[in-house]
Amino acid sequence: MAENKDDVTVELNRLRASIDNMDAALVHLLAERFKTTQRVGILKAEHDLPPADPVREAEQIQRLRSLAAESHLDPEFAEKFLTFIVSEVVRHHEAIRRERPDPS
Ligand SMILES: C=C(O[C@@H]1C=C(C(=O)O)C=C[C@H]1O)C(=O)O
Repeated sequence: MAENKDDVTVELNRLRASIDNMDAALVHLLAERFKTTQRVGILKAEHDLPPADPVREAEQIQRLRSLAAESHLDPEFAEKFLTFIVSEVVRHHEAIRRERPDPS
């Protein structure tokens, strides 16, 4: 535990450096996830599959809620976070579908 003002500053900077590393990891992970979901979007558009899959989404929510609880993370937060990401993915899939050439 930090004692004087200098110690507090050192400790704060150390903790913030760790937060910066984790934020960078999150951005890299999200970029990789979006690269993969873009490929899913192209595959779906090519085979006339719907952009969203509510059954798959419900399964993912259950899985992430339970992983969050095991990790002492608020399951509500985990669900909101996943729902936010998935809604962006579905938006991309709708755009891919709209922009692809008409097969007729
Ligand atoms: C990526 C997919 O498309 C959508 C996006 C999902 C996601 O980001 O995990 C899950 C289901 C779909 O609504 C998929 O069907 O797997």
